Formats: sequence, structure tokens, C-alpha cells
Amino acid sequence: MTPVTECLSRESTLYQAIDIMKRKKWNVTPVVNQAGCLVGVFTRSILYQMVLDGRELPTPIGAYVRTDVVAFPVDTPYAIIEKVVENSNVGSGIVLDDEKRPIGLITSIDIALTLLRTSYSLREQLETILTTSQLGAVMTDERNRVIFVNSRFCDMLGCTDEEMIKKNIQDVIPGIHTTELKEIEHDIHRRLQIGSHNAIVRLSKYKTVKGREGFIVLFQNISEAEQMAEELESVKRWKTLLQTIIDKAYDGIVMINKKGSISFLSPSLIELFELDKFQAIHKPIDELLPQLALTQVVKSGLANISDFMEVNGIQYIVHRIPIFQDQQVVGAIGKIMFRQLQEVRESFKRLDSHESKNGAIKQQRRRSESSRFTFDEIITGDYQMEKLVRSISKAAKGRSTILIRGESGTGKELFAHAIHSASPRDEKPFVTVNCAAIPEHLLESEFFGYDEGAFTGARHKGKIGKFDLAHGGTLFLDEVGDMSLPLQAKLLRVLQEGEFYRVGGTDRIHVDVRIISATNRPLEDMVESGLFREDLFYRLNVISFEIPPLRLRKSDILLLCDLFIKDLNKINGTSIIGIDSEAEKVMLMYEWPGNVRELRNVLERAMVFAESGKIQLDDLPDYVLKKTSLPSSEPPVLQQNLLNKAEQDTIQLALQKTNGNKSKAARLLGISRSVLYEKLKKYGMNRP
Ligand SMILES: Nc1ncnc2c1ncn2[C@@H]1O[C@H](COP(=O)(O)OP(=O)(O)OP(=O)(O)O)[C@@H](O)[C@H]1O
Repeated sequence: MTPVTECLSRESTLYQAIDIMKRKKWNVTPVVNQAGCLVGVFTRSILYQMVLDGRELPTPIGAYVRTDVVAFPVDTPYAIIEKVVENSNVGSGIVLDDEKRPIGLITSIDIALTLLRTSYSLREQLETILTTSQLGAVMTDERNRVIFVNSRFCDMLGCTDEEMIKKNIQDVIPGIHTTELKEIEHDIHRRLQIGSHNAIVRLSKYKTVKGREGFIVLFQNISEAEQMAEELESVKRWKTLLQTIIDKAYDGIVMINKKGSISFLSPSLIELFELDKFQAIHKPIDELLPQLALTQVVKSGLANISDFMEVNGIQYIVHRIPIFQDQQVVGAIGKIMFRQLQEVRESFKRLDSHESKNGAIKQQRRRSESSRFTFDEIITGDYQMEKLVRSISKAAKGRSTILIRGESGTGKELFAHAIHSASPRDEKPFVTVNCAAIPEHLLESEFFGYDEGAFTGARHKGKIGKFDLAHGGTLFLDEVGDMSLPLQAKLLRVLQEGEFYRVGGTDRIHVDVRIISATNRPLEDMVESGLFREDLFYRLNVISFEIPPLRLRKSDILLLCDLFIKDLNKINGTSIIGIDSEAEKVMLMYEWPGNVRELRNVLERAMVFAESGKIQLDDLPDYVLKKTSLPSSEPPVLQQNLLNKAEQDTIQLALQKTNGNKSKAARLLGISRSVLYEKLKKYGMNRP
């Protein structure tokens, strides 16, 4: 629409009309009355007419104004305007506002331009549809030559549009023949292979601008759809398979969602509880099968296995299992077993008896596999002991046989444990045999076990020996020096061959066992006197070390006291905080013949008497106090005087007996002459 900015009136002159038409380049100019309302139009043909009629320029135009004007209110739909203008004599129309004042002109050119713009945008829309469409599209002219292909079709064929334009359609799409194109009456539908794709083809005729027939061919790529269909098919097969598995594997299954509504029921469960499948599905389980208590599992998120129940005289077991998704409970499954329960019971009975047999074996194992200590639990502040611990922990890593020597209670067994813990056999059994504690006649079966029937009597059902139990691990032979000679011979054979026979058995049993042995006996002397086999001694003595007695590492005494007090407080519920200094002195003075074990026992006894606070002198056993030179109640100076007096008397006596011969007196006293002279000087006795 061209906006109207100027109008003529009936009184306007020819000159004014020419002026407006020239400036505005309008073919039509609205003519208005004094109120500005449209009364007619002045057109270019009127202008020519006035000139032909010889009208002068000042002539008013009123007599020539055309009143058959085409005018529209401003909101008239464009399609109506277009129609009216097309048919109007002046080839244009005037757009009026609500007061009938002209506001615009619509000419045929305006309409033509608008149509052109519309057709351009239509073309663009069509092209967008064709290029973005999932359909491949090809268009031919009347001579079957390709005049258009869309990008989808190019993709399907793997060609560019330039490669296809102007080619005959049958060269572009093999499978479509020009001969059949001539004959087609209706659209053709066909399945074709386009490149590597399967496609459904639809071929239609259209009228070209010349009124002839061309073809439009559309391709629907169905490869993806076919793949999806295949996947769907396999999902369906899986569903059937899983359904069958669920039906067969469990006697009954019910599944509920988070809200407690039933989402799945297996046919056997429907049968057992006599349910109607269609009514049951999506129903709250608490209404239908409250006895299963499945909603509790949804609430708690905890499984509940093996609950016994009964319905219609049929006993069944229920397992309730929560279903988790992203760590949230989203439902629960109830698994029900009711078929062959009798058989299951029988199986359990069999399993029970089998397990109790196994349990006995395991118990035998557990009894033998005592708890372990590590080198960290060996407490010492003694330099020599620390050195010993370092070198033994190195030896522990190998597989050599180790012999631990030392007085009773020094910690030989503790070391044996620590060696095993630090060895690569750590995860395997550590088995102890105290060779002194087991009666001689039982020791062989203890070592090697016996077969069922080796002994008469119902109780003898066979027994696993220590060697068997220690297989892969360590066998600790405590008090190895107390073993009889015949058994020493058997032990030697196992150590040499790694094999043995059970008592009463005929099968050779092969074992892999590391031997650690310990003794406080003088094995070398025993070998000398024929009480211990020399060859066994060398077998056991591959790496050997001696743990020093406690009296030779007095610095350990208070350290160990500290450890044992804490330990015993925990065990006995006492609250001892330490040892009084007088009692401490005694502990340090005492010789500890029973070593660390004796120390622990003495502390345990003292702690019982003391109960709380510090252990006092009186809490220590008498035999300990007696064996230590107790500090007297006399002051130390007085004590020293007494000693000095006793020494002077003794020297005097010796001099009297030797008639003052100092050399002889010194010999009698068991001291050197120079020491005697020193003492005589000290006591002022060196007067002649
Ligand atoms: N250095 C130590 N650190 C901590 N506890 C120790 C230490 N030495 C020994 N013990 C403890 O002393 C007690 C005796 O040790 P163990 O039984 O190992 O001695 P043993 O030499 O094997 O004795 P025996 O020769 O009488 O069999 C055990 O309770 C042990 O834990």
C-alpha cells in the first residue's frame, strides 16, 4: 500500500492535479470534500482527457472527477482487496480510515509485487521442506531428465546434485525404467535399494509449465525403521525368554512399585493365591496379599529372607527383596517357594550333617591355628635385643628352618609367631606342637594324624595331623629337645622328603611346611650324649638364635612392666598406675629365672593385691623379696660403718693367723697384696 499524503478537491485546478501526479508519480489521486472524506478520484486518463478537451491549466477538475471509486476500510483482508482491485476499472483502490478519509492507495503493481514476494517466500518454504525433509526427493522434466534432487537423496546415494541434474531418471535410480514410466496411470509404490539403504519409493506424475508430464519421486529410508523393528523383535523375544525363566525359576514372583501397587505377578503365584490377574495388577499389595508384608521392605529398604508361611494348607517360604535405583528404593520383589519343599528339607538335612563333619575339621584347624603376634608386639629397649629382632625379621622373609633358643619364658613362642607373621606364609596356618606336653604314644598321631579304622572303637573316625593342618604355612615345634628318638627319626624323614604316612594309612601325603623349633635344652650336649639325633639337629639348626634372659637386659624390665600393667588393667578391671620406687628397685634387682613370663605373673599377682594406685613393696611375693638384698631400715651411713667394721675385723683375724705376714694374709683373704695394703692404709692398720 502507498500512503496518501496529499489529496485534491473538486475546486483544485488542472495545474495542481498535474503537479501532484508528477511529484508523487501516482496514477490515481484521491479527491476529498471539505471534511477530508473521499468523494472521487482524479486519474491519469482524466488528465489526458482534459488536455485533449483543450482545458487550460487553471481549469477546476470538478467536472472530470470519477466517482466510481473502489475503496476499502483499513482492516479489509488482503485477498478481498486483491480481487476487487484486479476487477476495478481504474486498476487501483483507496484505503479509508474510520472517518472515510483516504490513507492509502493500492495499485495493481502493489498487488503484483506482493504476489511476487509471496511466491518467493512460498518457494523458500518449499525448498526448506524438501531439503530438511527425511524424505529423499527427485523431480524430472517431461523428458524424464532430473531437474531437482534434495540433499537427503544426495546423502542416500552418496552423490552431489550436480552429478545427477539433467541425467535420465533411470540412470540415477536403477530399478525405475522409462518404459514403465510411460505406462503408469497411478502413483507407484515400491521397495528399492538406494545405495546401502532400503527405501520405500513413491512415484507420482505432475504437470509441467508447458502442460506436459514430469515425475516426482519420493524416497522413505526405512533402514533405521527396519533396525528398530528388529530390535523390537529381539526385545520381544527376550521378554518371552525372561518371562519363561521367571516362571520356571521361581515358584512365584510378585513385584510392587514404590507406592505398594502390584506391577508384576507370575502365573504360578496367581495360581497359588487364586487371584485374577487383570484385577490384581496395579492393586495395592496390602489389600490383596497383606501376609507377604512387602511394603515393609519398601519402607525399610532391608531384605527379609526365608520367612515360613502357609496358604490353603500349602507351606511356602517368602524372600522379600528391595529394588534399588540410584540408591533409592523404588519397589520390592517377593519370591515365593512352595514346590518340592520336602526335597529342600531333605537336602538341608544332608547339608547339615555334611557341614557338621566339615565343622569338626574346621574346629580342629581353628584350635591349632592360634592367634598371631608380630614383631611390633615384641617390646625391648635393649640394644642387643633390638639387633636380634632386626636380623630375625630379615630371616623371617625366607623359608629356611629356624631354631630359637633361650631360657624358659624369654619369648621363644612370641618370636615364632612374629616370624610367621612376617613371612610370605602369613595368610596360611601357624600350627604349634608342644613336644613336651603331649604323651609320647600320642605324639606320632598328633604329628601325622590317623586314618579311619587305624584304632578300634567307634570314636576313632580319623584325625588330621599337625603337618596336614600346617600345609602351606608354619609348624612350630616347641620344646623340640623333649622329643623321643623314634619320633625324631620320623620327623627327620618328613623334613627330608616333605612326605609322610598317616598312622594306619597307606597313602603318601605331601606337605609344604616351614619348621620353626624352639628349646631351652642344650641340644649340642644332648647330641653328644646320644639323646638327640645329630642329623635332625643340623636340619633344625639352619638359622638359629638365642634370646637373652631378662636378667641380662635389665632395661627391658620396666618397659615390660609398663606394657603388662596396661594389659592386665584391661583384662582384670584394675586401675594400677605404676610401681612404687622401692618396689621398682626390687624388680630391677631380682634375677627373674622365669624371665618375661615370671615378670608378668608377679605383676598380675601384685596388681590383685594393690587393686589401685601404685604397686608397693608389700604387694610383691615373698620369694622375690627374699632373693633380693633388701635395703635395711638402718640409715645407709650406719650400714656402711657396719660393713667397714666387719672388713677390719676380718683383716685383723687374717694377720693374726699369719703372724703379721701380709703376703700370706692377702692370700688367705683371696685378695692381692696391693689391695691389702690399700685397705690397711684406709683403716689406719698399716702400723708395724
Ligand atoms: N619382648 C617381649 N615383649 C612382650 N611380651 C613378651 C616379650 N617376651 C616375652 N613376652 C611374653 O612373655 C610370655 C612368655 O613368652 P613365651 O611363651 O613366648 O616364652 P617361651 O620362651 O616360649 O617360653 P617356654 O620356653 O616356657 O615355652 C608371653 O606372654 C609373651 O607374650
